[in-house]
Amino acid sequence: MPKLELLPAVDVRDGQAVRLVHGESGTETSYGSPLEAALAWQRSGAEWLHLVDLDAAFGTGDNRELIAEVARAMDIKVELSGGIRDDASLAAALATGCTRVNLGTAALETPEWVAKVIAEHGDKIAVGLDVRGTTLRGRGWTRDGGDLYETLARLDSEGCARYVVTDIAKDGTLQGPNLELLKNVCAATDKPVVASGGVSSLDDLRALSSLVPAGVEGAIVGKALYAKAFTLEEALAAVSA
Ligand SMILES: O=C(O)c1ccccc1N[C@@H]1O[C@H](COP(=O)(O)O)[C@@H](O)[C@H]1O
Repeated sequence: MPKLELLPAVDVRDGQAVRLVHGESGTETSYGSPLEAALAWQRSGAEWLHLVDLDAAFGTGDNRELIAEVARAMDIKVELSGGIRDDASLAAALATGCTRVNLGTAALETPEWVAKVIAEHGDKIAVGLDVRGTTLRGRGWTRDGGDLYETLARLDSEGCARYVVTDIAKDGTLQGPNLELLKNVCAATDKPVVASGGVSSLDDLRALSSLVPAGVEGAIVGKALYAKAFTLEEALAAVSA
């Protein structure tokens, strides 16, 4: 059975690597240089980096040049997200050489464009399903954007290759992932799911590993690594066991 992929996160706000609580602007804890953080995860054995331009997601500017610098410095796979909502921002994201991009708001607000880029770029496109309960949230998670399962069915019918599912209520809280939500999403789609939000312990990673047969392909880990709840080396060992 394939092992759970781990994607350490580097979220960038105002040029700094930060973690938020519930994705709320103003709750930032800063962790310094995004490039240093990304290189540290790479040195620790990461195979993936989840790299987010939070300013672009919130609409408070962007960190596009810095994000491109980080993505280009990586020898590992990069999943890039935040503010990718039109042809220009998608082209800039793909030009960094990232492995795939993760679209959030666009999937809620410009579904025709998302269907078009899914058809053009295949598995280089993932869609982030960022939810409170079963209601999707866009624009920095500040606006409602429809029903999770209706949107999932639409995206499935358009050939979306992969979903990144975030329980906003768990994100940045170290309260454990929402396993029920992940099971329900996996039951509703045949496509792989990357879990995001709430990972707090190696046991959480083992619980997510138990969902690999159901369709959970990977897990984004943020706060737990920055707060040193465990090391990335320990996390990688836990999902290999
Ligand atoms: O990751 C976060 O903590 C986060 C918080 C608030 C908003 C967005 C966040 N993350 C990422 O942003 C993209 C969505 O960006 P957009 O809507 O496409 O502009 C989403 O995929 C999350 O990965």
